[in-house]
Amino acid sequence: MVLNMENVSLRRGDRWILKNINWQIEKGQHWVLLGLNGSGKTFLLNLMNAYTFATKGEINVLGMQFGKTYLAERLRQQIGFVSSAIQQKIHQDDNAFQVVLSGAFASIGLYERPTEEMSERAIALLEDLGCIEYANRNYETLSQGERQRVLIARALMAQPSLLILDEPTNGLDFIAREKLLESIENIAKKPDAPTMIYVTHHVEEILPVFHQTLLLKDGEVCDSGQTSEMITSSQLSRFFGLPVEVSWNNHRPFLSKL
Ligand SMILES: Nc1ncnc2c1ncn2[C@@H]1O[C@H](COP(=O)(O)OP(=O)(O)OP(=O)(O)O)[C@@H](O)[C@H]1O
Repeated sequence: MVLNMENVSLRRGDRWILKNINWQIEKGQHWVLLGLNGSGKTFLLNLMNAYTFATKGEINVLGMQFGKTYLAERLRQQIGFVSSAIQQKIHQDDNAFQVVLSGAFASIGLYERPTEEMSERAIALLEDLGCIEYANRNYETLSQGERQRVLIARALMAQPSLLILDEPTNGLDFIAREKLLESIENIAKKPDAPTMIYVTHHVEEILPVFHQTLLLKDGEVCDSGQTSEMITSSQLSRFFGLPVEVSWNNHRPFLSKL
């Protein structure tokens, strides 16, 4: 099992931000975490990465039970995490190649000497993600779409068992978004792909490889299961609290307000 959350709740001040979350992720599954602004997605991800601790409940990630055997460092080496918070921490004057390479050490900058094998892997990932042509450019000179690709390549560098993509298409135009989604689909389809969690508030971004979906609403699991059963007009009308219609085109869902 990659993730097991049992009755997880989180309190901040006098407010319960997450309430009784139950979520089981098996190896090889790819999940979408769909939640509106303020639904608690960021807190849920911070729990998985052991940046925050649950007020109640049990969390087990990649066989490590929190509060018992887990070591934050060891855990984070096995989780690739792409988020805007990571984006801000990257050394802006490192070039794309160096940023990707630093993923091998689960560090932000390069403090250790990389091996020949690591350099080759970084180049292969830059090629896979379509960023080889700007490998020598400083991170600060890259567009938002280019940066996201570099960060995904960086996250894959340590061959993680779990890859979390937190709203990776933020700030991308339509073409950049679709190209990035295509790359994500290619990663997910590989036989040695990590288990992936794709976090978004846009239904249109749900790719066919993400067979499972969890709907998070006001800090609670509204429902979870097969994407085909979650992304329906009736489920999403209940989820959004207003009548919506889901239509499918090319195995991708599209949402409209009724
Ligand atoms: N210290 C705090 N005390 C009380 N409430 C808080 C605290 N910090 C955050 N919150 C609230 O917790 C809720 C969940 O926040 P979270 O950042 O996880 O949402 P999110 O789903 O990631 O939203 P977004 O998509 O906008 O990033 C929000 O309503 C936020 O206002």
